[in-house]
Amino acid sequence: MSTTTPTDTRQADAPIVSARGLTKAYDAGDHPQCVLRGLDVDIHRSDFTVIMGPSGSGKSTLLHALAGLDRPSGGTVTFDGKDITAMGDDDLAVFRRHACGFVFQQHQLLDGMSLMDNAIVAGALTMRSKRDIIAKARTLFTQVGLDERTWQRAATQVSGGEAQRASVVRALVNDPALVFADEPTGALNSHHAQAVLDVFTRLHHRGQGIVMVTHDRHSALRGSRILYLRDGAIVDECRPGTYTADGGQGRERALSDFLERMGW
Ligand SMILES: Nc1ncnc2c1ncn2[C@@H]1O[C@H](COP(=O)(O)OP(=O)(O)OP(=O)(O)O)[C@@H](O)[C@H]1O
Repeated sequence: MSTTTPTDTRQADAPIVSARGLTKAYDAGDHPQCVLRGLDVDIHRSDFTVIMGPSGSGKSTLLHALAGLDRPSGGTVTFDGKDITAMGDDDLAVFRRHACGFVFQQHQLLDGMSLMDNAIVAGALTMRSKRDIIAKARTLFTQVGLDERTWQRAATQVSGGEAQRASVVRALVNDPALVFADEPTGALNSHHAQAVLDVFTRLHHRGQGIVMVTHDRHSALRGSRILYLRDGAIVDECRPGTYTADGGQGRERALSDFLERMGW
């Protein structure tokens, strides 16, 4: 049984996202606060990329820039061959709907609607037929372990873990190239966090590209590539190999050694 085989996917596929010379400065009174400092990074669809680093190091800012949720102050982000930093707001919004799925710390489902209707609303943004969206959503709900009785309930009538799994369905309903997740288990107890992480692992094993920001090393352990950010720059990375549920002590050691080196 191999649990530690390093799976180096760097050459296996062209990057889906490339950022070059990325800078972000926020206005902070007299002098701007520089949060990203000329950062370069390539993201591959075959990876479950994890972004770690101290609080305030710029993880969410980087995630938002890569996904076109926020505009950098300088540099470029090329996503699927398109320079999204040069797009106007309307084009960028349309591009994002098709290319990106989002999972945030809070599920951000519309409370008054059923979980299924939340998925339908997201699917409708890309102008697909309602029939196709429902068929796709039913498959996804089943894949994340939610049955029909649950997906007919409102977000206020399900557990935090069920709501977060529904938000993963919403993120996936338009077949995005990448799912971006910002602390997706941050608001969950450990049991529900585990269920959501298992969904991410299964998605990655099926070929879904994922980029996730986390503070939590158990969550980070699911990644195939861990980037470490400090003061707005990627200072190093670690490739512990593909996650397997049956052990993985070698991966844990690789991640621990890496984080220790980073001073975590
Ligand atoms: N909209 C904003 N306006 C001004 N400053 C901001 C804004 N968003 C983030 N910042 C600042 O930029 C820095 C980086 O923020 P960011 O949220 O990217 O860090 P992070 O590494 O994700 O932090 P955490 O782990 O605490 O969530 C922080 O100092 C933060 O206060």
